Amino acid sequence: MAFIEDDFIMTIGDDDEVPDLEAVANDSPPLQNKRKLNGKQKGSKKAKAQEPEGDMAKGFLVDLETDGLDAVPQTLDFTLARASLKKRRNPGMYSTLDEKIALSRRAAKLAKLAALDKPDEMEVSEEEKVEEEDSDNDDEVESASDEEEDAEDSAAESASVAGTPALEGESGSEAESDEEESESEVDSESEESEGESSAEESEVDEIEEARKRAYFAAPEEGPAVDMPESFTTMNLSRQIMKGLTKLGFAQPTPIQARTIPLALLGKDICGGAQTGSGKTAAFLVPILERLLYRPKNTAVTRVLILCPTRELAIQCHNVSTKLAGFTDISTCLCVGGLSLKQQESELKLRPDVVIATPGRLIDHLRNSQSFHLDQIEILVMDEADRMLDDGFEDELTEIIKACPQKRQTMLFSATMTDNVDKLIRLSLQKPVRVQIDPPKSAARGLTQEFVRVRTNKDEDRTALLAALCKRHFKSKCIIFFRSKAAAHQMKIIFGLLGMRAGELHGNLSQEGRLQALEQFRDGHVDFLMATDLAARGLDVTGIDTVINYTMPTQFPQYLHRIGRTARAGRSGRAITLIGETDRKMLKLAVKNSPKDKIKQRVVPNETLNKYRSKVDDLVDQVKDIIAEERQEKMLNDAEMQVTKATNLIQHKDEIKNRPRRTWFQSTKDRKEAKDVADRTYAGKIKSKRSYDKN
Ligand SMILES: Nc1ncnc2c1ncn2[C@@H]1O[C@H](COP(=O)(O)OP(=O)(O)OP(=O)(O)O)[C@@H](O)[C@H]1O
Repeated sequence: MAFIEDDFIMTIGDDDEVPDLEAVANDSPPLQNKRKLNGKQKGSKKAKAQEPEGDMAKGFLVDLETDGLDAVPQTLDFTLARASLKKRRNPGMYSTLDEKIALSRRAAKLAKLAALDKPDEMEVSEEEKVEEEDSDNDDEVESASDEEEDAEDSAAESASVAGTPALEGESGSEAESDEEESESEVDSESEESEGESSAEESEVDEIEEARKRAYFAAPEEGPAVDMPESFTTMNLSRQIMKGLTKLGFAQPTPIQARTIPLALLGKDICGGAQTGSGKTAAFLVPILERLLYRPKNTAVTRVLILCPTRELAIQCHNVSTKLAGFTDISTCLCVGGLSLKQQESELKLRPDVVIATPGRLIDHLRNSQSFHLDQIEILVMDEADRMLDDGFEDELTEIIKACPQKRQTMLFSATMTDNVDKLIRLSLQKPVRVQIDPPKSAARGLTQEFVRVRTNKDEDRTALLAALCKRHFKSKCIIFFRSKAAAHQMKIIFGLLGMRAGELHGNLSQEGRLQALEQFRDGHVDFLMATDLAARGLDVTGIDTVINYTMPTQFPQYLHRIGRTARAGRSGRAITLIGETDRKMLKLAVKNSPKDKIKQRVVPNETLNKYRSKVDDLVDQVKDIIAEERQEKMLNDAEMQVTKATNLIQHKDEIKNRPRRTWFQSTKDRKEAKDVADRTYAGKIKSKRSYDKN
């Protein structure tokens, strides 16, 4: 196990079994030898489905020839996770939210017709009424908005800006010029204070830079590895090459080209590259390659991959399973919301790789007999900066304590921190810094638009959002909210407006969360109302638009959210409703993006007024639906208590004899940690924690 010090390490745990690299290379299938598409494949649906959407940037070539293998699979595939979902209680006992919304729409329509005294129309069948209403709505929107749309589009186009978008909306009003004045005031104030402290700051910066130079491997100290242009020159074995082909990866992306050779050498790595640039395979490929040569006489868990959310861990598990599809490497997924028992029995078999969220992993460490991390040789943290946030210190310390000191550690994020104090916690060994794109930059294919919300007009956000989504961004659109309640409420509003929306946040059951993502992925809903639970890492193919209902308070969080579109070299659009208090964030966005990628979008007043009144009309319906849900929840909770009490009585002896599960944090500790995490992640604004404890 002395591989970390060795100069060239292809194996895990057994230096004697280093393969003959040349032989392995020669054994690789001739992937670049592309056959021509035959007539049947040409123009076929399947071949089309494999074509990259939008503009594909260099570094993202998908191999259309899959060498007789299946079509390129979705990375967001929950088939395996679904198999270990916990059983739902009382399924179908109450109406679903969508049913409630449909019922409410129908009742509102009937009430309208009754008020107009049109009894004939009231006899139209239920379905016809809903359809009729939908098409009425569409006509209304389309016909009324043609002119406005033109105006709005040209406003958006003409507003490509060369600095911070002025965000003054329709020009000329008094109010506008007042705001302009206050804007310049804020700027000059901050410049003044910047001037005063700049000398001190540069001193601090220098000290910090010196610490970084001492901590990270200097570029010239790092191993001299070429940046291979293809996977075939990386000396990967045939099985891994087949896995890559199965995923449709023909050429490495820059982060993969830079990282894979370093990781194969056993180096510790801090990797940063823009969202959607292929970081997952950048760590999975070298891990799997090295595991191929592990000693096989005893089963040992050698690799631990930590992800901040359940969905991300499931996604990573999926990619890993597909990449390892032609190997004998076993992987276990350990996340909350899925069956604890199933995970326990899988862990007993000592899978080669464990992919986990920290909370559930600690639960297993404490309570699953014989599970330990004593033989971990590689530790990976995906979205590492998130997991190094202050609030998660205790969890991380517990996990790091359980891993051997001598191991390879790899950290990845689109907003990777180089804060030495944070990294020291992980006891890295002279990590190599791999930063592919300028830090804090958004994906190249992304256009960022900003829509101004006037001072003291926060209530206009819903109308603005509805107008944008009804008229322009009609599908494959993810919308981010600061709270679960806001996301839920907007799902109801969209439903009542006749738009197909799903929701994704921590108030849903795990089944509900997976279902929401699947429905969105498969186009059964056009909009996904999400909290920051979905901000990081999720890879849903073909998201065209990300909308921020409110601007996040931290810039990295903004970058992760908008990074759900324009992935893998494609193009996409992010739209942010921006208020007065968001100016700092707006400036950062402008500063870190090419000028032609920043635009201002103006929603005309007339349109805004129309949607404002539509939304206002829905207030009572929304309230009624939420009240009904609350009532059902109370009934459900009461029933659960009864079942629990009955179980306690019926199975008293068995329950008493079970070993007690232990928790590493008390409820109070958890709450404190959560509060710290909230403050670091969401700035001053109190938001709910998007990180899964389990
Ligand atoms: N070599 C490659 N060739 C073609 N497509 C690739 C390649 N590597 C990754 N991809 C695809 O690019 C997309 C983004 O990859 P991935 O999810 O790993 O990005 P990421 O950098 O981890 O993003 P984030 O920072 O948002 O987590 C995925 O759909 C993946 O299948």
